[in-house]
Amino acid sequence: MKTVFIINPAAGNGNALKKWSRFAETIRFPYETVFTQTAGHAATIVRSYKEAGDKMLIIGFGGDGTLREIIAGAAGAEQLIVGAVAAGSGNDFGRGFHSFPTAESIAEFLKHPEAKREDLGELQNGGIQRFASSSGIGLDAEISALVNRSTVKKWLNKINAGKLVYLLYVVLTLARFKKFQLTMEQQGQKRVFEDVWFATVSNQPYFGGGMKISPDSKTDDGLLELTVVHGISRLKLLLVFGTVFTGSHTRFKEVHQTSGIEYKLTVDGAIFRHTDGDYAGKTPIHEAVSYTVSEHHWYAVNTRKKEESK
Ligand SMILES: Nc1ncnc2c1ncn2[C@@H]1O[C@H](COP(=O)(O)OP(=O)(O)OP(=O)(O)O)[C@@H](O)[C@H]1O
Repeated sequence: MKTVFIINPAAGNGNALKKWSRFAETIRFPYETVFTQTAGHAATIVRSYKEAGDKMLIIGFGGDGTLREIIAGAAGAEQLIVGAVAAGSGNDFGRGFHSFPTAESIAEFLKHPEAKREDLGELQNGGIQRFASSSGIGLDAEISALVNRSTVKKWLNKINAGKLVYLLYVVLTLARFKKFQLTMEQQGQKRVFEDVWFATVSNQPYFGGGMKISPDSKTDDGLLELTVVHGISRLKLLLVFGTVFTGSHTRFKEVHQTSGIEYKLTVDGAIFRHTDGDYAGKTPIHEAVSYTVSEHHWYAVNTRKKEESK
């Protein structure tokens, strides 16, 4: 099976390239490489593979943004199997889907390649924006947008203190964030949430670099889960934040969770939005945005049966 690595040199705060050089030395099977040039490039490359119609293993060497673009491009193509090698900063993709730890594990997979059909999240706001793991609005989206734009981040990354920037922006954004009103419509039923900090639509449990925001999410059940954190003081929010790594935040009454096939979300302000942790514009004011599972699926590396039989 033809194997292509799509490498995002900018992933992992620019460390992906070094990681790739080390990784490439351990590969003992034929492969091709493409290095992405800009945001959106990975999706364009994969769409061209889809049109060509060949059976391929496409391995995203990057973080969640790289994988989102690859999957958005591969959607609907059964002949394209998508895998990952984690080389980003957060790497939540590999927590919910499969990620290859070594070149040897890829070689092993190539002996009997099997695919698994997975759901793809979609939000409709004028055009369609797709997400593999999650899309959300509010505090978390604002923090990640500010961190990614930060010039302090580049400087601190050089001294390996990238996590400090994140913490700094959590504190700053938390202090000045204006909570918003969210109207959620699900199968004709409306519910209004006041004082919302953030709302996340999830296809898999993890977001934000290892936080188990949506413990019950499954990647192939045709459903998306909505988590709304609302009506909570700053202090208690920090407490909830501490519990999200284990998934036990769901026991707080201020954390609303639901499962469904579609949500229409309307907000009363221009709120930061993310798809898989990357800035995805701001929400329109008083205009419903719909979140659904796409009718186009994508096909992931499946090693489950082999792992179970060990
Ligand atoms: N050559 C490039 N230069 C700059 N940006 C790029 C390039 N190629 C791709 N990108 C963009 O870089 C963004 C960030 O990449 P990615 O999300 O994979 O890494 P990350 O942010 O370090 O990891 P994570 O999302 O797991 O935290 C992607 O959204 C992608 O569009």
